[in-house]
Amino acid sequence: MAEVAGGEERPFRSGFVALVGRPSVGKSTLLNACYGGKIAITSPVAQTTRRRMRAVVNREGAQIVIVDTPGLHKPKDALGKELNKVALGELADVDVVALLIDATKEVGRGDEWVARHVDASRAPYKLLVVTKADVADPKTVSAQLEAASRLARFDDSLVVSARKGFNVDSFISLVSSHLPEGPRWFPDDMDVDMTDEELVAEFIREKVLLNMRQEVPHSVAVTCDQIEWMEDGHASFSATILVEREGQKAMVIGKGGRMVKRIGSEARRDVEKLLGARCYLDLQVRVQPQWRRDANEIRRLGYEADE
Ligand SMILES: Nc1nc2c(ncn2[C@@H]2O[C@H](COP(=O)(O)OP(=O)(O)OP(=O)(O)O)[C@@H](O)[C@H]2O)c(=O)[nH]1
Repeated sequence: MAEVAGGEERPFRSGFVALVGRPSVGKSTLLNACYGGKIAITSPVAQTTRRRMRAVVNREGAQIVIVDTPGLHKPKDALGKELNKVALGELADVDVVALLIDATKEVGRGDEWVARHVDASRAPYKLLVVTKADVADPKTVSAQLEAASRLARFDDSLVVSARKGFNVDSFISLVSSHLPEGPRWFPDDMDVDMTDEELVAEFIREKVLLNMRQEVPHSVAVTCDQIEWMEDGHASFSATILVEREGQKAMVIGKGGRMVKRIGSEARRDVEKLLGARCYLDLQVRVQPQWRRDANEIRRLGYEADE
């Protein structure tokens, strides 16, 4: 497999790169920065990512499939256990594992635990990535780099700021140069392995996370039941926000329906950008007690690991 680049024949490289780390270290933000647009949802709430997402980044001479995973953490319920399973499952079969460590948080037991899994992975190339360099002073960043590099046997390390775009291209070049020679696994027009319905549901959940406080974010799940394309080019979709208690339902709806309206209009703006069309959004809020403890419900919502 070869492509001619700059008059020189070079092997085409392709493969899978898993982003792993504790919750909130910036995995989804780095995925979006590599992808060059918003595809994965991000928020300061731990465990924002609940599904594995693969995004395809095409570069001259390489196709890099970047895999975003849920943050690895000490699980408190069936959902937490399943999220860890999703993330750890990705370590088994990728070409590159990138362990992300937050520059602003001291390296701790949680990072050590994640690093042990990275060390045990058979991935041929392991990269340490210290994130959020824009909000840590250089001294802290280098201390962090030193502390984190002792956690596992890494082949390389890199400091990035996905928010500022610092070293994002270097990240892409570094990982693509360590991918095996191989074909394009995905057609050029495929950029993400989620359906529009799944992406819409995630965008709505992001707005709930960004607008709600206290215990609500962890209790929220969103399903997008269908997207209907109208003759005038509008997309019309209906979605359900699930919560675990009546009190949470009241908070999500808000006084006079103001909160759910805000969530809907913020989500609609992102969805319109994603689909490139104007949208109608019908949002319902429903109570499903203790869904996070119910394996069947977790499966129905699509948050389970592949068997
Ligand atoms: N200042 C700064 N903030 C960042 C950067 N990268 C991520 N963040 C912020 O950190 C928070 C967590 O980012 P995410 O990308 O959602 O983190 P994650 O690792 O995917 O989190 P989980 O889905 O919970 O595992 C968000 O508020 C981001 O805006 C960065 O480079 N600089």
